[in-house]
Amino acid sequence: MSGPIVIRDLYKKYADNYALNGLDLTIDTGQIYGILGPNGSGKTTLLRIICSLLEMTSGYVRLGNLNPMMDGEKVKSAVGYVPETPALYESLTPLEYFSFVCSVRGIGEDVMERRVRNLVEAFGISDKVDNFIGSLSFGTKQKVAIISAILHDPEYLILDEGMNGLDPRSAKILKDLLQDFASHGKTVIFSTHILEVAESVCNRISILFNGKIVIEGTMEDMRSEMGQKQSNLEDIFLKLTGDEDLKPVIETLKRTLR
Ligand SMILES: Nc1ncnc2c1ncn2[C@@H]1O[C@H](COP(=O)(O)OP(=O)(O)OP(=O)(O)O)[C@@H](O)[C@H]1O
Repeated sequence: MSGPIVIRDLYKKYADNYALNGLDLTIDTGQIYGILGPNGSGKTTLLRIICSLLEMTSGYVRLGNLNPMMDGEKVKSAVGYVPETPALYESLTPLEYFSFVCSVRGIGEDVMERRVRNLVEAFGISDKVDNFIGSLSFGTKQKVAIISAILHDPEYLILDEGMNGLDPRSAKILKDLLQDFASHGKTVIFSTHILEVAESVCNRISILFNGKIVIEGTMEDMRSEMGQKQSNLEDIFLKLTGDEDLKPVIETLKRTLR
């Protein structure tokens, strides 16, 4: 049912500004794929186009045989999306919100109860499910957003900065969940600024810069392409996104603050 995500020559223009500039990308099923890039490099724009939440200016995008421009409803059923800033109903409780999501998704009561129970226990929020969402901490709201994105058991899970606000235990649960998800032939894409997370969780990584991919592959591919056997993702990121000059500044700051 699912299939690879194939993107060719993708452009997105906002007013006079190209946020995506002829982007090519293939993400095979069963991958945990990391999208990295500095602020404003086009990560959210790319993810929203894949999810059929934003129209492209030109190009080719497919999720299996689904075209986000033509098959919006099917794409939305196949995808679970956690936006960078989830918009939740603050005056509902998480349980009421999960029930609302399940009714929109056509998920029956019994399946909903089982999935909700398992997920709230896994994320450690069983004691919060009857509180108003508006009263929850940032990290707990993030957990509610993640649970509501996976309740319908999507083929593709797309998280824009999905690790934001999660404590180490919840981040570990999410990493395990992503690995389990991918091991069942589903596909995970997530953008992050936390390079260690990308390095430890993702099978493959793309680094975006000015709306284009500047490097793509496994960590090993990237090291050999950069000709730097020992380098970590931070070194590669800084070199390719023009921020290498920051390194001496950071070192000076560290010495000053010591
Ligand atoms: N609705 C919009 N209208 C106009 N310009 C936009 C809009 N959304 C994004 N942009 C611009 O498109 C470019 C890419 O933005 P985008 O949010 O995709 O980047 P990003 O890599 O997700 O950034 P960040 O890491 O800060 O979240 C930026 O120059 C941004 O200002």
